[in-house]
Amino acid sequence: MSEILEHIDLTKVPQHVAIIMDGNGRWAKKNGKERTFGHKNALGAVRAAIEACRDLKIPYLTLYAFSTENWKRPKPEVSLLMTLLSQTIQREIKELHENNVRLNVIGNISKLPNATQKELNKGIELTQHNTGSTLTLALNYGAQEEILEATKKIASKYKNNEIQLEEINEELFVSSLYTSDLPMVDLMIRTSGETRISNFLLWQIAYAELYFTPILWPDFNKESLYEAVLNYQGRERRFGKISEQLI
Ligand SMILES: CC(C)=CCC/C(C)=C/CC/C(C)=C/CC/C(C)=C\CC/C(C)=C\CC/C(C)=C\CC/C(C)=C\CC/C(C)=C\CC/C(C)=C\CC/C(C)=C\CC/C(C)=C\COP(=O)(O)OP(=O)(O)O
Ligand SMILES: O=P(O)(O)OP(=O)(O)O
Ligand SMILES: [Mg+2]
Repeated sequence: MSEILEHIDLTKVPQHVAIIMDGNGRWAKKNGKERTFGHKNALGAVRAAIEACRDLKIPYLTLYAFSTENWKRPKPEVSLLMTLLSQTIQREIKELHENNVRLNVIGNISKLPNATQKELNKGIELTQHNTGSTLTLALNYGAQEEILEATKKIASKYKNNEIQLEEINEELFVSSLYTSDLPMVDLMIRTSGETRISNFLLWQIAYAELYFTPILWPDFNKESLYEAVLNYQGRERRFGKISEQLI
């Protein structure tokens, strides 16, 4: 058994972990290869992260796989990512389903290539009633766009007299986000040494613990996730209170 795992308190694991899987391009360059070689070698780390969540009984994992800004990358890189996505779902969905995992997506997937959308929708439909854990992929996702969309939904309800001004509260706002059926994020991890959020889950990380590691995504493994959770457990989450009030 892993040495780090022995130090983790399984009764106090984060319920929702979100990961910015960054550093594939730099990993490839370091190995003298094209950026896309990094993406192809990123899937082992995705598997490791999912398996580590299973080991720790973390019920919600959200992975930042493609941002609204990532369309600005060179065309061949974008195409490779889309193809990799359909192929991976095709190959892995059965195992996820057998393990009672629900596949979920956040972001505007109507802009993805048709073939990719088709695979995604098939996977979502197949696993929609699974109750074990939820794997959410953020695809063509941007937190600013999500917040704007939520605002528009609420404004249109108000305009149609479906709600009063006083009814616009935190609860209504949360239920209008892409993440309406997910809990707030407890732990956000970013690999590759960058210490920014890059338009990922802005509302949902209001009280998340942030964890940055220099590891490049293809080198991320189960131990890396255990390490992040152990670090999380060493922190005091005060939610605005003072230490003495938490006992
Ligand atoms: C909670 C939970 C799920 C618990 C588990 C429960 C359980 C019981 C599990 C047991 C089951 C089990 C044994 C599982 C094993 C795993 C399994 C069945 C399958 C294998 C896993 C696997 C490979 C896939 C599963 C998911 C799936 C079907 C598909 C998803 C694949 C995926 C995530 C992506 C595919 C292609 C793609 C779009 C990306 C590939 C590369 C990658 C991973 C990341 C690159 C991301 C990127 C382009 C940029 C970095 C991040 C980002 C999006 C933005 C910010 O960074 P950026 O650099 O742009 O910012 P700056 O400009 O620097 O600011
Ligand atoms: O994971 P990516 O594609 O964002 O790689 P990098 O940040 O190294 O350019
Ligand atoms: Mg990057």
